[in-house]
Amino acid sequence: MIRLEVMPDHESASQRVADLIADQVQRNPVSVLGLATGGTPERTYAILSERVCSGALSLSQITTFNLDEYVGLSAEHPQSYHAYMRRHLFDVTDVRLEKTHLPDGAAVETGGHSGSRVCEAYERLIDEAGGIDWQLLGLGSNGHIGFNEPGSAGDSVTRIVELAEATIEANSRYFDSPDEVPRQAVTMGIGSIMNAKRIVLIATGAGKVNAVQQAVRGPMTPDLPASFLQRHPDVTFILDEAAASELESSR
Ligand SMILES: N[C@@H]1[C@@H](O)[C@H](O)[C@@H](COP(=O)(O)O)O[C@@H]1O
Repeated sequence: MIRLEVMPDHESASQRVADLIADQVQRNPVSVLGLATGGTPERTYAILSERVCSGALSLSQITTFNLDEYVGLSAEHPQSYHAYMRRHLFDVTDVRLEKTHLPDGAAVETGGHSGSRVCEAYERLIDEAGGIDWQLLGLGSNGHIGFNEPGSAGDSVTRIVELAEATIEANSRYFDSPDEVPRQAVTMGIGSIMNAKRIVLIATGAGKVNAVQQAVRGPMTPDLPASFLQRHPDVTFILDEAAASELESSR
């Protein structure tokens, strides 16, 4: 059962997610957090960094694992998720960089065996850290979580995936042209995500209406990867009214 919290707007949804992360870290300062990228959580990270700067919160003991990274982008590339995380959280808070982890997309050579080594190493690191205590997710408008595109199996693990055309198009807003968006990514699998003890997904804006509706009320199916979250014992969707609008009418 997915718990739902509908907030008036993106700002209040971001505040709510920041509160939940702060609660988790205050209860367990050495928490292992699973983190997401994308436009949606940017404000959540800004709120957390304001709290760290004001002394209200410390993230200095957390360990983090990000969901995904583009294949072929170096950590220094401004649109890599490594760079995103440094910009929005790691470099502007007291998070210790050596306790942060993202898949090494730059180490994956197209067509080689390096991909499986990168993926296995990432799964192993998560295991060695004792698993993820608290996982943040965004939601693709086609229902993807991490970069688990439609067609992903419910028990999938960290692997190299081809990005869907819709995702390339959506993410091209961050690049100079759609041609520059990498075609592949390394992503934690749905099975890896489902191992987290607690999952919180944030989705805001009218563009997420269909994905939210199908994830919450539709059948569990690889066609809509977020629908697999229905079988997790502790998952909450934090939505704004725009993203939740179809849910209200389908009740
Ligand atoms: N890999 C990321 C996802 O983790 C993210 O949840 C999604 C939604 O992004 P946005 O929040 O910008 O809509 O897109 C990206 O492709």
